[in-house]
Amino acid sequence: MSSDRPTSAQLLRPVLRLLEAAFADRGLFWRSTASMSAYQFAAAAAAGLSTFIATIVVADPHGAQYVPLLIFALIVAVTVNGVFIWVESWLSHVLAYRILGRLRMRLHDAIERISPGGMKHRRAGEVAGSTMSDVENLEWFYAHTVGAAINAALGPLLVTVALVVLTGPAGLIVLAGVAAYLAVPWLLGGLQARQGRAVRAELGELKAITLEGAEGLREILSLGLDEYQKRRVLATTRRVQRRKLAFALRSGAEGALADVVVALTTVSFLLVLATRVQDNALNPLVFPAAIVLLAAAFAPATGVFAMFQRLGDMSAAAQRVLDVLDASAPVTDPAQPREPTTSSGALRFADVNFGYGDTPVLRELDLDIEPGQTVALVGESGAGKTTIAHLLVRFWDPTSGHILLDGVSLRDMTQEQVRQRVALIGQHPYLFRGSVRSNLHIAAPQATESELWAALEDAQLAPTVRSWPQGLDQLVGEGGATMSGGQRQRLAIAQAFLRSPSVLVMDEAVAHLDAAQEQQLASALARVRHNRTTVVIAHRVSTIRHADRVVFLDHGRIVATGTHDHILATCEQYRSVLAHAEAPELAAQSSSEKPRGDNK
Ligand SMILES: Nc1ncnc2c1ncn2[C@@H]1O[C@H](COP(=O)(O)OP(=O)(O)OP(=O)(O)O)[C@@H](O)[C@H]1O
Repeated sequence: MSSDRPTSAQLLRPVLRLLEAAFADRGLFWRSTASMSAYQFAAAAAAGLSTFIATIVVADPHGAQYVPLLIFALIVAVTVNGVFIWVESWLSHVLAYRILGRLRMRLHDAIERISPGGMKHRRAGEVAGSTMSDVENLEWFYAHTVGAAINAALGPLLVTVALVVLTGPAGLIVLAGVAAYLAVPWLLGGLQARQGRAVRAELGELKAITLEGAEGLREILSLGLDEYQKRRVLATTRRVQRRKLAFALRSGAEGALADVVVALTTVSFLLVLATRVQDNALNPLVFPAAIVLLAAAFAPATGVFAMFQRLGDMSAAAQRVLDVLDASAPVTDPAQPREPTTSSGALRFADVNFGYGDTPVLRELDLDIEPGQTVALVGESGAGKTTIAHLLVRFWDPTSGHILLDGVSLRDMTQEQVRQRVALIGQHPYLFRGSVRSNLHIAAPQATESELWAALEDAQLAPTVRSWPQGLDQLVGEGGATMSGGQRQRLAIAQAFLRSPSVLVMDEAVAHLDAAQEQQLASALARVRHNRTTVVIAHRVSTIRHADRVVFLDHGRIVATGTHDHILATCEQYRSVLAHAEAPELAAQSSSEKPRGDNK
């Protein structure tokens, strides 16, 4: 919500915008709403009839002949009420689940479309998790309140018509009372939204502090910060309680004010009717039934009253969902895609510039990578290495200039075409819940058992998988939790083998791999890059040394290209970056070795 002091009408807007998802099920929507009307009118009729029957029996002996007919009508009304309560509950939930299902699919598509480029520092999982639970919160609105809102308008109107017929213009008092009753939460909607926002902000803070306390427990204890942490939790808990108390007090006051409105309406209606009965302007037999109908007019409005009381929360949830649905995709597919005629994996960066916003990150990159060549991207943290990797798989497009794969600009290919040819293996590859087999099948659904083992062999993971009790069917846990970092990367390499892309982009793991793991990873890499263009974001000198060519970046510019030995010999800055990395002995090497390649 853009405004700090939103009105209820502004709060309602995002919730109503999402209602368009209901339009596809118009038939179901109207059937569900009609069922709600049916049971509410039946309930009003039953209440009115039973009071009328009692009044006749007590006060009008001549009317006794009508009693059996009235009792029959009462039975019909009670039956209709019961049946339609069930029908409405069934239809409204089917409708809500359909709408939510559709919204979830739209959200999934939107997240896929904008991720990871459009996520703006938020992790896709976090966005998906929070928006999916927002969708869940909206279920209450779609299942219980859309139809109720229509009935809240329709019900009192029809009851008022009945009352006007029975009691004259006095019946209008009831309509005014219902309007005043609904005006209470509507007018306080802005305050309610602000208070709800404050509660959510403090709860978010408390959650973050509690999480920090759990995740950083070792540091907290070893630094003697446990008292400090306790004080932070206590102070935030008190703030949460204060905010919640304010929310509850306002909500209570709202309820009390609404009760006063109902009481005032009842008393006014009673007084007017009593006066009219005294003046012989109204049949006294109608009096009790009219009072019962007054209650029936308020009944449909209670659902909407409850909805208004949660309007701030629902509006915020709907807005978060809309933010994801409306987010623009950083990359779009061309109308007429072009396909490279070869798949040799030749790459060309032609005057590539890129920035995430106004700040330039990559500047004037010109680079040719021959088919089958292994290129190591080296540079200080923030130099732009990962950004190049992401441009290569079209998570983003260059701001200006082109990246060409086998002669075709990546911009002229669909994202799917690019990702079939260029595979990215990150430092922390994500594995899906399931087994080793199911994760390999994600890369190549048709792969046979022997192809899976061959890929694992090439990735140097086969002996490990063989040693597990379930072998290929061993479960990997959520996100591959039961595997080590090195094993996860080798499984990702096996996936790459199965997909057989012409270009492999790999962010080398910097996490602490032991010597054996490092050796296994290096030999898996050596196999995967055989005859395949490979771009490695290299952090280890052992990897850099094996590359055909090193591209050294500084603040988004290529400052040197050539073999490791050549740049080592000629570029002071390169030596200093390596010295700060892991191989001071190499950085200190003399520049006596014969240089190959060129300096930019
Ligand atoms: N999604 C993003 N939005 C905005 N800025 C970003 C984003 N991703 C990276 N940056 C910025 O772009 C610059 C280059 O980042 P990049 O991750 O490409 O560097 P890097 O060389 O891979 O660093 P590292 O070795 O630490 O991973 C950095 O200043 C970084 O803060």
